[in-house]
Amino acid sequence: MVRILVADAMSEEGLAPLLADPTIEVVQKKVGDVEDELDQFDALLVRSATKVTEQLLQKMKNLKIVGRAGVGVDNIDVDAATRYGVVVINAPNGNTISTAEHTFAMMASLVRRIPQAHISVKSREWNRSAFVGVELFGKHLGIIGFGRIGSEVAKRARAFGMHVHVYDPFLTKARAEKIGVDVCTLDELLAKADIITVHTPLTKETKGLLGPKNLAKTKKGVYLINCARGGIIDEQSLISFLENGHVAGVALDVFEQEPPGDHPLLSFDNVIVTPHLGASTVEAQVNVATQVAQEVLTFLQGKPVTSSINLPTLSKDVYEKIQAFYTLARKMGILASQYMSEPVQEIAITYSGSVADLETTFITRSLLAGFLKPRVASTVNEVNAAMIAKERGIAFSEKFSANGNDYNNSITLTVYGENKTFTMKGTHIAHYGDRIVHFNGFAIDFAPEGHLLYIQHHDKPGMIGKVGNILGDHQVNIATMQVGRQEVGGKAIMMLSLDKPLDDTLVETLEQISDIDVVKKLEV
Ligand SMILES: NC(=O)C1=CN([C@@H]2O[C@H](COP(=O)(O)OP(=O)(O)OC[C@H]3O[C@@H](n4cnc5c(N)ncnc54)[C@H](O)[C@@H]3O)[C@@H](O)[C@H]2O)C=CC1
Ligand SMILES: O=C(O)CCC(=O)C(=O)O
Repeated sequence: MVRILVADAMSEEGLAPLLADPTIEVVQKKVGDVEDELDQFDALLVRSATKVTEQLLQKMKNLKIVGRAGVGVDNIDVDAATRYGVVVINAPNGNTISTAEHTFAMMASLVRRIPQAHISVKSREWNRSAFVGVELFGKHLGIIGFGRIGSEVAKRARAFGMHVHVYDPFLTKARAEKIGVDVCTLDELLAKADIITVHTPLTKETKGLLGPKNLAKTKKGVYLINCARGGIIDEQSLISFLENGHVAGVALDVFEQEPPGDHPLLSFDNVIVTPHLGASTVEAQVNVATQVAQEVLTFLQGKPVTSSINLPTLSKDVYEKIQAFYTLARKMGILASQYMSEPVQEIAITYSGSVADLETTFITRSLLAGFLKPRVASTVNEVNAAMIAKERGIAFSEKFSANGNDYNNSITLTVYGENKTFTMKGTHIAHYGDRIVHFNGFAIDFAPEGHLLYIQHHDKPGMIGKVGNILGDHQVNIATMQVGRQEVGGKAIMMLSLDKPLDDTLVETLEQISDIDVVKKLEV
């Protein structure tokens, strides 16, 4: 008998296929109530309340799959699950509409002060003049993050007669045009919007995205909404901008710490809040429970799942053969994604020499996963990378060549953006490591590791010295430096490996040097 623990409240209708299966026992209890039996469950289904920590995974010795009825997997230690060989799946689109509608409900409530008016009338007051709002019609809505939820919010905003401006560095023009929105830079959005709503994942790049610097660029009287993840709008900065009257009102469904406890933001009359209710509708809960229940059933029947967000077990044999290229490809994907920080349409990969004879599917997926990681909300890995690339309109192809072109093996990557193309070639040298031997049209030779700094400049005497002096003056130690040029006196590049990450201000300083065209921080 297969045993499934459903640890958080989940729709019975969604769970029906599992409940109806006579070979499955479904136990609907909290983890704390089945401590003695934890090692007897094959599957664990959760929403966001249960924290699937490494300790819990250690106790659930028989566990094979964790199903998250929702999008974000912040409550699951996916790395630990992968290490323990536990497949993690989620339900990426079952709650999209609910969250978009909740965002809209928050927007309307915010500008019409409905929660405040509701409390006032319930307190037996009748103070109509205290609750004069503003219309949504004709207002400029800024949407940061234009994925599943962001695009549904846009459709609703247009129906309300709003002007919609979108910032998403990974959005292709074709997709934006299909929905009919104004695609702009973050600065343009901040300057134009009367109301800003965020719909990105919480990542290194989006944490504090609306912090002191960017909030200062918004219109005085702006309204802000966060129904994505706490921390995308920095809570401390929000307090300052509410106190000085710059921000007219805020709607929050999510917090940096949940529950937020006695948070100072809760004392502002113009801050309205809900307890992470974006996905809390009957329909969304049926959708997400149905999706994970079906997937768990498929998995338990030994068939491949489609919404897995961590690694399947590779056979040891195949893994040993591809491991080195799998790591090189991941690093190349990460580098290319950072270099091409713009929408891309196609990724072409050519395997040459000995690597061309291997099982390259996983190598390609590893490269795609590295490329997509900074761009998507849910965890992306070899299992779901191809599906996500397709979903985002990024085509990818593989070519093979027996000739290694001066190398025993090489992987050549070409990324096609809307306005530019980027190429890179990497090789793995046994007992030596990974090397990038071609970067953006320049022959070069560097290890794709650590804190890298790419500088494209004119080949003139003194350039290396100028860069070295600035870094030295700021106590940034250069570990290695590789240079390359197309012709004497022509375009040239430096790739520096630094002992610590570079501040953005230093990047700006380097950009000011005459004869330097491009400065990019790259982190692997
Ligand atoms: N409040 C709630 O109950 C719920 C919250 N969520 C949260 O909503 C968020 C969005 O979810 P989905 O739309 O399903 O995800 P998605 O992956 O479809 O969309 C995220 C979008 O953000 C964009 N993005 C990534 N980094 C960015 C950056 N630095 N700047 C601007 N855009 C960036 C991506 O290109 C992508 O288009 C997630 O954080 C998710 O966890 C999702 C469901 C329910
Ligand atoms: O399960 C829930 O209610 C939270 C949903 C959510 O935040 C998500 O799906 O990312």
